[in-house]
Amino acid sequence: MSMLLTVAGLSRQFGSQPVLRDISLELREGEVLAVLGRSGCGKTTLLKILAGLETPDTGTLTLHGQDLRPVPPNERQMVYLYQEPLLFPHLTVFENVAFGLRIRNVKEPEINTQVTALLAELELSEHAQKAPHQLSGGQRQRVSFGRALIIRPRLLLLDEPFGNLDAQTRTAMQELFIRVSRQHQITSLFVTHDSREALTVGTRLAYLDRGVLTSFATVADFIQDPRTNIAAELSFWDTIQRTAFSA
Ligand SMILES: Nc1ncnc2c1ncn2[C@@H]1O[C@H](COP(=O)(O)OP(=O)(O)OP(=O)(O)O)[C@@H](O)[C@H]1O
Repeated sequence: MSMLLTVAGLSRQFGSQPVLRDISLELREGEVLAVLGRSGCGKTTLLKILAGLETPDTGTLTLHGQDLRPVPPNERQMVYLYQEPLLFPHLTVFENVAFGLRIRNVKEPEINTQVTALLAELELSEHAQKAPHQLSGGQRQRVSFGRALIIRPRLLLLDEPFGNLDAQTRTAMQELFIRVSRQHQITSLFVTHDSREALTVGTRLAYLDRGVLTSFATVADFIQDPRTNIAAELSFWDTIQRTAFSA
């Protein structure tokens, strides 16, 4: 697998507050880097810098070896997905997904083929003619995912994409995300404050704490880092179980 994204020595300060400190990371094609972090750790600032919506004070960013800094956001071939899906309210589900192909002047039969196939993959076929306001939150997030995938981005940036969904829908969306990412060989940086979600979707794991990024070589290293809180949670359930069965 070739290296897709390389970030080295990235820092960003707002006034006197350092928000990102000397961040380095590497992402190979097809990998999903799950970045776990609490509110205010700098996750959004990191994604905005990658997307070109914010500038770093220091550091280098390359995509396939190309320096990203002079590249404007619309030419970075990245898609940034937020918690709240951004959809055109006046367009149907089909047209929302087709949009990226229409503005690229793709021919009608090709649009039909591609959008129909993707809607089926995202379990949205029966909703194709609905407007966004007629969908549930999980369905809207799938449409937003479809809009991103149809243009075959080089990198997906996900900012708590399933944060607004109930636990069950969230689990279903994580499974769908994994399946579709593998199918399309999508590379992504997925930020979340949920350690279980990070472990579920990530092929690689990192922790962002007050602007400092720690990358873990193995899942075991991630679990053992006390900041992820997983070891504490496992011991909690273990104690509960032992107490329940010894009573
Ligand atoms: N444009 C800005 N000007 C000044 N301070 C900013 C700006 N953007 C972000 N910050 C500060 O930087 C810190 C990190 O912000 P960021 O949005 O990256 O956090 P986050 O990790 O995404 O948090 P959350 O999950 O709560 O959105 C915060 O303390 C925030 O107040």
